[in-house]
Amino acid sequence: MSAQKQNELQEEQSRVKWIAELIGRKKNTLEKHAGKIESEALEIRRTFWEDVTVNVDEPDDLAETYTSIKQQAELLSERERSQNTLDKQLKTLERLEHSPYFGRIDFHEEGEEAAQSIYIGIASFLDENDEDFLIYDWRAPISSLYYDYPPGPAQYETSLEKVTGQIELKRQFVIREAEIKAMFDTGVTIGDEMLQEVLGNNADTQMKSIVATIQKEQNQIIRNEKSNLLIVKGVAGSGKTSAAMQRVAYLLYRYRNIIKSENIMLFSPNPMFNSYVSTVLPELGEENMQQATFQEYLLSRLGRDFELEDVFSQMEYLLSGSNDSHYDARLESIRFKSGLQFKKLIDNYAARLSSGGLIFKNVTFRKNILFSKEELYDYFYSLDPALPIPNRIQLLKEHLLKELKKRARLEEKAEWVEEEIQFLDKEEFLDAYKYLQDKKRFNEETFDDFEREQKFLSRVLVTQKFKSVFNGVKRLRFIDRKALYSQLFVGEHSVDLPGNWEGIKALTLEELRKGHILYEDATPFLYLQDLVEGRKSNTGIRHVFIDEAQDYTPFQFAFIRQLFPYSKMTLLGDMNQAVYSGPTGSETVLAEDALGIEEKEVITLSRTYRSTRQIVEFTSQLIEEGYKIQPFNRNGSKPRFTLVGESGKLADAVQKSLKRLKADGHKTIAIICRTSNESRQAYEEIGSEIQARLIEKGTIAYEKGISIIPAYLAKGIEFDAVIIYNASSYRDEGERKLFYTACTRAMHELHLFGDGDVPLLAGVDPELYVRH
Ligand SMILES: Nc1ncnc2c1ncn2[C@@H]1O[C@H](COP(=O)(O)OP(=O)(O)OP(=O)(O)O)[C@@H](O)[C@H]1O
Repeated sequence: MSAQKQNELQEEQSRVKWIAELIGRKKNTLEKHAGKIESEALEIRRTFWEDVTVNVDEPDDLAETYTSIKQQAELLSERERSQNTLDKQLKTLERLEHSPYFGRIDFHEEGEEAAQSIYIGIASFLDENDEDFLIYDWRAPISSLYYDYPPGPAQYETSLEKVTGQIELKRQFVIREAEIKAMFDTGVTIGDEMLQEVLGNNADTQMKSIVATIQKEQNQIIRNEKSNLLIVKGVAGSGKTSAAMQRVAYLLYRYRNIIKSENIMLFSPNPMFNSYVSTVLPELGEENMQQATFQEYLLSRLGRDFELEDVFSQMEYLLSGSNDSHYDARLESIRFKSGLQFKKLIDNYAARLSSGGLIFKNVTFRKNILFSKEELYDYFYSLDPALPIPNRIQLLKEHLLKELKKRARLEEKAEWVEEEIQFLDKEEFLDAYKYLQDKKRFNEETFDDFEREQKFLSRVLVTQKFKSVFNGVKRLRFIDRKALYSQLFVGEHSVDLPGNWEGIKALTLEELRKGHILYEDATPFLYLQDLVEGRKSNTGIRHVFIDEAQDYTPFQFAFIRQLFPYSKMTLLGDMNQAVYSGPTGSETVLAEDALGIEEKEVITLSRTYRSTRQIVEFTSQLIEEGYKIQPFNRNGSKPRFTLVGESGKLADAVQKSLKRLKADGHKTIAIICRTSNESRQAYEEIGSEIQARLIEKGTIAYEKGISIIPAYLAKGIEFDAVIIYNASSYRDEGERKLFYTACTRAMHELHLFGDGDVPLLAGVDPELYVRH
């Protein structure tokens, strides 16, 4: 290191020490303050009832009591809020104390006399007078200079103006425990050295934040504010999920007075992925957004009444069910039901229902019909036909609730009531007594009055028994949803139907009859239900992220869009990993014109960071237009393909390779199989010997060690080393995307095994891998 560099390093190191001291001091002050607030809150809790005047004798006293309790509760919650804010600040300070910043730019703003040094970290930090920024939050407008420009002319935008100037220096740091471990001056946007350092590490069971090394094109995604619909198409390992996570953090900062973490929603591919990404935001000092899989949403709405197939079982069927006599019909059914043509068919059908055809259920009580389905039908269609269907359904509901009350009164005189009263056990009797007393219907003396007692008990009993009927009506269970959806497949339709419509119809009706809803039917089913009953929209969500968007059909996307009417959307995905649509050839929302005229901004990422150059060169040849993928220049060994003579030897060969991978220090190793059945088999064969963990669709946590996992569940996740258990089992072109997804999970090493030919390797240059 030159003397000048040495000096600079020393200067920077003393600044780090100075800042760490300031942070330490600030922490002390805050800790004292936090302690004071905590004891105040404790004291309020302890004396809560002492300070409240409780008097409920007269209505005035009651009002006073209420106000007094409210005041105390407000005092307490105000203290608790301050406590939370302080805790959050303290946690951020702790992180800053350890590593205050990762970047510096010297920016000479036009019109100013000298350049200003801007230090960038995960949060802002001001000097003791709260005047000057000693550290800028990476999300501050000025920090975008760091990500967007090399030294030279540069500009950034604030909400008021565009600021131009020159970047005179750009420096990156690795700081741990307030010690500078590395420092680079860089000529490019974000220097390669730092990335080499980060990417060369072992894979982690939790995703890491990338704020120190965000790339320019990723920054466009993270800071995008204009688009209502942002679509990110990025190759495997290009940082789509990472960009999504930092974008959430950015939005929480940029719109901190408007958007909170509970106003952001992420749809993720599976439960394990949820836990994989769950530490990124807390690491950045933010709370996690809401997270769900689309399956969880479907289940929450259909799971009570139907056996709902999940997307993973659908996938297993597609990969293993080709001997089934319905296989071709199912494929065609999935294809058709994923598209907007089917949505149009449902729209037309719903429009026809406005004048006739709705199907109702009898409203019954103790097996007797209270209101017949015909009565419901007639009432519904007697209402003003100009009213939308959901409004008329509401009117019908209100009518039924009113009538139900009358019926319940009449029922009190029924014979069964008298009988059941006699069989009330002591507890039920007491409950009824208490209920009536609470309602101030009588006092102890009058309860002895037999007739009144009977009358009141009948009322309580009937009310209790009618509760489920009332609830059923409130939840619109008088609509025969299943019959309504089934009817969709009968009769004439004005849209183009697929060739095997009859086969699709037979298959769908048969499953519905059994109370099953296939995955491809779940969204259309709910869509129709919402058209009839009124939309269930979530207005609190302001931003929806859909990761692995290639796995969503245009129909599903249209449905999600209307679920969140006030929400902006960010979709992230890769068509080459469209594993679900692979075998069926069905449309995905990421396809070129899937969204038609919808206004959108598309950003493409073609540089990939996850895997070594050797792995990327190999995997790029597995897909069309793979030559467009740009590897990050990180070296490793070439992928290896081992052909074993017979399938019995696969397990032996894999075990040998595992030993070596472990000896080489790889901490997360995946044995990726084609299906969950094949994973289970592999697990049975070698699982216990190699202490592997079998990952299934319900698995929640990603852990270190060896995982045996079906390819479609490995989506979005990465491992130090990947073993493709039997590459020969991926035979069909439709499985190419699955195979590609599996291979691209590897960061440092990729080993493939096969017990025969691997047709999907046919197009790969033999120079790019080692064959045994
Ligand atoms: N700017 C960056 N700096 C450091 N690491 C990065 C950067 N961008 C991406 N990475 C790393 O590259 C790997 C892949 O990133 P990520 O999982 O976000 O990609 P992806 O596009 O979602 O991948 P896939 O579609 O294959 O699941 C991760 O280890 C991530 O930390």
